[in-house]
Amino acid sequence: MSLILAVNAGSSSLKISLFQRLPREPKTPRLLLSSSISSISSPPAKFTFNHASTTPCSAYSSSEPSIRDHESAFAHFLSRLKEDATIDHQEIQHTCHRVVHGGDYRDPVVISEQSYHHIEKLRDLAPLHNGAALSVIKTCLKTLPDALSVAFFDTAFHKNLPRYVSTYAIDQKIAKDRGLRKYGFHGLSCKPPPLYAFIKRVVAKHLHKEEDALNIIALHLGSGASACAIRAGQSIDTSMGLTPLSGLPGATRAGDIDASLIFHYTSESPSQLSHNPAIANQVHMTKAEEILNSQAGWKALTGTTDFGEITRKAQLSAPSSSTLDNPHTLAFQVVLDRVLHYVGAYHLALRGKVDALVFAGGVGERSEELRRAVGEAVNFFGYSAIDERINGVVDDIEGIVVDIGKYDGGKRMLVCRTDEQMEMARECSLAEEFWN
Ligand SMILES: Nc1ncnc2c1ncn2[C@@H]1O[C@H](COP(=O)(O)OP(=O)(O)O)[C@@H](O)[C@H]1O
Ligand SMILES: CC(=O)OP(=O)(O)O
Ligand SMILES: [Mg+2]
Repeated sequence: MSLILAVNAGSSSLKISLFQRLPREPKTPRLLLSSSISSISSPPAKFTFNHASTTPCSAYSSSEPSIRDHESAFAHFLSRLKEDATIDHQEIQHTCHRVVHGGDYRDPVVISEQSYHHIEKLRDLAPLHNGAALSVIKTCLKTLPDALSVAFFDTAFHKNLPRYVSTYAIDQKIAKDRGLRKYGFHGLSCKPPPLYAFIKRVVAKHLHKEEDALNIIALHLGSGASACAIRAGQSIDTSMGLTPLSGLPGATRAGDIDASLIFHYTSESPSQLSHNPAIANQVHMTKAEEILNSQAGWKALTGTTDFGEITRKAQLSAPSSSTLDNPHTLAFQVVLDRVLHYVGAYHLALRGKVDALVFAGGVGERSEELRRAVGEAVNFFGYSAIDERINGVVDDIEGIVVDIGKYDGGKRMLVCRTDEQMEMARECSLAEEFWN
């Protein structure tokens, strides 16, 4: 058997799927098993293991207080793989790794000393991600030495962003020398046609459109949240930037702020820092990153990373100054406000020609409340009203893409169950050069 292990190191989770490559159908690798470890950043982590290939499919989940990070999460998975699944590790020929920041890499790369160091150098530009992915890659190199490790990059889908979109209004020499530009993330992409590659491919199929004719606004809302405007199948703007910090707030990320805020947040005022630039460079940059990446977001507003808990505790009627005193209501409205900001901007970027608004990611796929609120707000753009009989039971509906709008001729509202592991496995399976 030719097996492909696909590993997706998200900021709060590790999702792993094992596929079998079928040489006659390389486009559709067969899912054998999948596993996920969620809440890694707010323990105890939750572990699930699903044998897709047994009938009936068998699954279990457990709470795992010993999992502290992505490395221990992956080690736990490997031990379960050995004990619970009769898989011979030797049969794993390829491991695919989602690496969030690829810098200038435009295509997937085989892990070598050189590519490993390239990814390591970008660690600071994806502080919640690249280091985590590297810890898993390192374990794979050690425990599966005969398998080829291939890295797939979130940034690749956005490689053709218009220059005026990717350019920050700063000194262009410094920007060029240091690679300071908008990269964009969540775009797990491979060779053309390049996710947002996964979303694009399955939504085009669902809407019976060619991928290169597809215009959508995709909202990938999870612990890390971003929006993307896709015109004719290409990313033309996205809300994350140089790092996955900017744009929408996430579970522990601030999203867009006034860049000066951080100096006022910390105890040293800007005037004190200017007397001692060394402190500004060495201490406060890292402190600022830590605050904005790990001590912010809806967790900072409410104390929980779980957006489901936020919607359960929020008052979801029209906000008023008294309901906004409830921190859960406030957090919900902050997220909604920022999402609508980008949805509005991207309608303009697409000149109103939008086939569908697509919700994906842990929050996008599970929060009927957020979808309802977004749906009500965008209705005047010509979207179909949300069909509440479907919006409330999306989890129970099979299929990768679910229509949540009424069929009344308006623009479509869709939920797409993203599967970054499948996207990597598919591209790996299709790439002849990885198999010869
Ligand atoms: N029932 C739910 N309703 C709303 N949000 C949820 C629900 N269950 C999980 N989530 C959110 O999904 C997020 C995880 O999203 P996911 O995309 O899987 O993670 P990652 O960003 O690590 O890849 C968690 O931060 C949690 O807030
Ligand atoms: C890029 C990013 O933020 O990814 P995730 O949502 O998986 O943390
Ligand atoms: Mg993710």
